[in-house]
Amino acid sequence: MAQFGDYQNEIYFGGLQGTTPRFPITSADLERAASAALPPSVWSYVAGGAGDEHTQRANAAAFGRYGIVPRMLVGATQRDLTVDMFGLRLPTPVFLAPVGVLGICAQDGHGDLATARAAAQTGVPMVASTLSEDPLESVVGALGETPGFFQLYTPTDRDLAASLVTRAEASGFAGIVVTLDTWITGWRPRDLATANFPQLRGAALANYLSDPHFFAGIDGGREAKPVAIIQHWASIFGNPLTWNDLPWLRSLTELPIILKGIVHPDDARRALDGGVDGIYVSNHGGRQANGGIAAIDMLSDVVDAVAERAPVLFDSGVRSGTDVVKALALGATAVGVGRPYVHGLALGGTAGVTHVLRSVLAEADLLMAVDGYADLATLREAGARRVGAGG
Ligand SMILES: Cc1cc2nc3c(=O)[nH]c(=O)nc-3n(C[C@H](O)[C@H](O)[C@H](O)COP(=O)(O)O)c2cc1C
Ligand SMILES: CC(C)CC(=O)C(=O)O
Repeated sequence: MAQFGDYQNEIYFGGLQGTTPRFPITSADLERAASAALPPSVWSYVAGGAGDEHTQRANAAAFGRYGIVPRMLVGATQRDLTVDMFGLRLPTPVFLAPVGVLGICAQDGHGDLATARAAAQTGVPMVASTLSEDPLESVVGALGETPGFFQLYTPTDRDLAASLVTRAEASGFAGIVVTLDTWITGWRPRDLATANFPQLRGAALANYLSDPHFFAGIDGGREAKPVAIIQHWASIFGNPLTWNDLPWLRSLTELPIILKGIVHPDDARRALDGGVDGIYVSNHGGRQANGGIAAIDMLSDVVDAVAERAPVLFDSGVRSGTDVVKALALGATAVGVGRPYVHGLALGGTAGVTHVLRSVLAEADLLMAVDGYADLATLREAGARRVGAGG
C-alpha cells in the first residue's frame, strides 16, 4: 500500500545528504516564491480574485473553523487513501482542479502538458480546462494511465460545445466537468489594472483552434486569424446554461457529467434529479463572485443534500494536506488543489507540480496516521468538529 508520508523521509534524507529541498515546503512559501518567479501580469491573473478578494481569503481562512479529533491506540500504521469514483479506483482522494491559460505559467508555454505529466507521475487525476494552450488530445496523451476529466466552458455555439465533448470522450477522458459559474468573468480588479485579458485569450485557444466546428461560427470562416478570434471572445466564450439545458448536456455523452460551481444544497438535489453524475462544490476560488460564503462552510449541507446519491468533489481554499483531510471529514469524496499547483508549475514545471502534490499527500497521510484514522470511511464517520468563529 502506498504510504504518501514517505515523501517526508525523502526530504529529510535529502537534507541529511546535504541537498536542500529544491522547492519551498509550505504553501505560503510556495506562493511567495511563485510571485517572484512570474511576470507581474501573469501573477495578477493567478493570484487575483473578485472584488476586494474577501471571499477568496475567506475560503482559506474558513478551514480554521474545523478541527479533527484525534484517536489513540489505533495503530494506523497502514493507511488506505484510495477512492472509488465514477467506476475508477483512484490511489488518493486528491485531484488537480481545472486551471485555464496554464501556458502562461510555464517557462516553455506548455503548462497543460507539464501538469498532465505531474498527474501521470503521481496518479493524481487532472481536470483539464477548456482554456488550454495544448489541445485536449495531447493533454490526455501526457496523462498516460492516470485518469483525466475534461472541464467544459460551454461555448455559445452548441455545435462547438458538442464537438469538444465528443473529442474529450473519443480521446479517453473519464468524465466531463461542466463549469457553471464562469459563463462571464467576474469583476477582477487585478486583471483590470493590468488589462490582462487579451494576453490570456491568446494563450487559451488551442482547443478552439483545433476544432473544425469553431471556424464555422467565426467571421472569415477557416481563414480567421487568432487575432480576429480574440476580438470575438465575448461572443464565443461562455453560454449561461440553465436547468432547461441539462437534457441537452446529458444527450452529448455517455461519460459521467459533473457540475462544478454548485454551492446551494437545493441546486445539488435538482442537478441529480436532472441526471448528472457528480456534484462539484466550488466558488471558483473567489475569482468570480465576491461577497459569497466560504465554500467549505457549505460542504456538509451539500453532502447531506446529495445523500450518497453521487460523488461530491470540492475545491476552493485548499492549501495543505490538513485542509484535504478536513474536507474529506466533512464528506467530500475527492478534494481539488488549485492555485498551489500553479505555484509549483511556475517554479519548476512538472517537478514543481509533482512536489506540491506529493507534499499535500504526504501531509494528509501523516495527519491520518498521527490522528489514528486508517481509512477515509472512518475519518468521514468521525467528521470534523466545528470549533467556532475562527478564520
Ligand atoms: C489561474 C486560475 C485559472 C482558473 N481557470 C479555471 C478554468 O479554466 N476552469 C474552471 O472550471 N476553473 C478554473 N479555475 C478555478 C479552479 O478550478 C478552482 O475552482 C479554484 O482554483 C479553487 O480555488 P483555490 O485555487 O484558491 O483553492 C481557475 C483558477 C485559477 C487560480
Ligand atoms: C480566462 C478565465 C476565464 C479562466 C478562469 O476560469 C479563471 O481565471 O478563473
